[in-house]
Amino acid sequence: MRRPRARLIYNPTSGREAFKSNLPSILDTLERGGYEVSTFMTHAQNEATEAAKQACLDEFDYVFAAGGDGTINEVINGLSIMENRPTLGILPSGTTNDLARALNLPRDWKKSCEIINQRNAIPMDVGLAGSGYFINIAGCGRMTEITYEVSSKLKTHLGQLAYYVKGLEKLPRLKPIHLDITSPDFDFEGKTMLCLIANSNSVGGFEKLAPQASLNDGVFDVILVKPCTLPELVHLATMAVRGEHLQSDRVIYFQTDLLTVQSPETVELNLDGEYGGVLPQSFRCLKHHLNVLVGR
Ligand SMILES: Nc1ncnc2c1ncn2[C@@H]1O[C@H](COP(=O)(O)OP(=O)(O)OP(=O)(O)O)[C@@H](O)[C@H]1O
Repeated sequence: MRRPRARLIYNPTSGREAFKSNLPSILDTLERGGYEVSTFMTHAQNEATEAAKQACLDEFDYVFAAGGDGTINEVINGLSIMENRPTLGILPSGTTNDLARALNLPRDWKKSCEIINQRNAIPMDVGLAGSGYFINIAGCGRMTEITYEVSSKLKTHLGQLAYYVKGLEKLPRLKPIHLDITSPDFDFEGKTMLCLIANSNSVGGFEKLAPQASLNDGVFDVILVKPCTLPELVHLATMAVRGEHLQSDRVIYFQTDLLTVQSPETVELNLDGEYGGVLPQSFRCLKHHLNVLVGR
């Protein structure tokens, strides 16, 4: 029987640990798991997207993405745009690893390889914002700008803490923005501190930010935070840690598979932690668009 062909796309600069030093052992483990594996090392931004597209054209059965959220998002973008999509396996080696957290994937490479070797794939929803794909979350509002303002250097040194440091620094300067949101299920017009369009429940280190979100239910969980004072915002953040923030009168929550978000202001978008253009933008949830290997 033919062994499944897998393309491992990895970012050698992701995260704190040098992924490269474990590469021979990773390849050996995956080969022992029955895969025929070849590798592609990224040298710059967007190379992982192109490598994933090429893997689709080359009819690989699997693509394994090794890196942080940025690299994994690039691979998802490369796969999602293609007709023939290999199954995705993930080897998290970044700093925040929101997606890995949302999928309950371990950071340890041996455990990640074990999951990949089990070959347990589930169909997952993928969000489409204009021409950009995301699997975890899309966000806009001044608060989301924090994620891409955190420099790689700061992340390497402080890890998860880097986001909180940056968040605290920015908090006093946060201003609400005017948003106009239309969807078949709910419309909204008004000022918001934050707009999150979530596919998973784990975002920016908050593991229960969208407590009801599921990666394969075919809908987004939309969370809007109404204008609030700094103490109210801090209180909301502590509620969010416990997954209780949806009960707050400062929060609007609804589910939909389609929405358009506009603003009279210049508002930047964030897709899976990366810069994703500016508003206006339409968002569509593509149900079961990508098969992803997860633990049993
Ligand atoms: N060889 C390379 N040198 C420098 N940057 C690279 C290289 N290959 C890819 N990149 C870019 O590095 C960026 C960050 O990578 P990635 O997100 O994987 O790691 P991270 O920032 O450590 O983790 P996380 O996003 O989970 O915090 C990505 O945008 C990617 O395009």
